[in-house]
Amino acid sequence: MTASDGFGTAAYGGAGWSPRTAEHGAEMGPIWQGGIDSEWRPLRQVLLRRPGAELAAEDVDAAQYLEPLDLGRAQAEHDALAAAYVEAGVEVLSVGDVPAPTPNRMFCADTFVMTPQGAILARPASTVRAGEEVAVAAALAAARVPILRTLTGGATFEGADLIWVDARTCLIGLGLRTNAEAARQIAQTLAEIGIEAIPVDMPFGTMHLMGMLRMLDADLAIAWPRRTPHRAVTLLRERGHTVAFLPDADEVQANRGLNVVALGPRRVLMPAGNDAMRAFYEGLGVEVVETPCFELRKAAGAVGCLTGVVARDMG
Ligand SMILES: NC(=[NH2+])NCCC[C@H](N)C(=O)O
Repeated sequence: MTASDGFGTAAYGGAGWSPRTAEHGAEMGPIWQGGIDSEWRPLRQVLLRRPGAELAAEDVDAAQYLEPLDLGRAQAEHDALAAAYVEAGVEVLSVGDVPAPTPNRMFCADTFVMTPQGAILARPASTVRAGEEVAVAAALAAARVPILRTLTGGATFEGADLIWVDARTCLIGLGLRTNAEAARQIAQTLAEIGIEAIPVDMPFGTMHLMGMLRMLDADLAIAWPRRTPHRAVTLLRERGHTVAFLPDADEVQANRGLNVVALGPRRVLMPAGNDAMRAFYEGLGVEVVETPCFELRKAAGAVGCLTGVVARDMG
């Protein structure tokens, strides 16, 4: 080793050089954290955003709400949602403050989706939600979650349009919020880590794939009759999943009983006040924990939409 020009030192590839040979996937844990490879394994960490004054939108329809919301009630329900996660042993992360918050930033499921090796940042489809992903990226980075991909070009994608079928397969719902270019970019990125992304078309007048299909266990999916893409149902059946169709679509629609998050296998956190749905879940051997969403759902979402899932146990 000569000290003069550094040749032979570790910095210049000398004997003391210690090469990084582990692949990114193996560094999930030691360096990075977070990740999911299912919709139903035990839930460990979620990202939430408590709503603030942005809920008082002047034009409710333009804000993509269904009805005006009462801020105090919405905040109390959101606090109860966070408390329900803590009660279930799930760590709650929060999206930070921004100078001019957009009306739907509390819907964290839409602004990213997790993979086994990091997050894919969404690119929301309307101008009303454009840029929500910036504060979410900051929150994920602060929590040591890698950003596997940021969608670019003309892609639009919302996280609630991607559903894990098994550790090597996900479905992407194409429709109002997610376009073919987004599916192409996501499929390309996931192919690099051995995962197949299968696009499925959704009916006109629907919002997200999450709103018609949920996976509650290794072998159990629940689906909305006549709304769930044909290919989604046949693929799930081919792979040995039972697809249970919802009983009473009107009640589900009104009360958002499908808008659940699995806390673990056959265990869901569901918007309160859905007795028919509760009975339906329990009939499938699914345990139900309830949290109120009576005010929050006026913004056109509930438990599933409000929850950005960051980490679950992986298979
Ligand atoms: N994952 C969901 N279903 N999110 C609901 C989002 C509702 C919100 N008002 C929007 O239009 O974007």
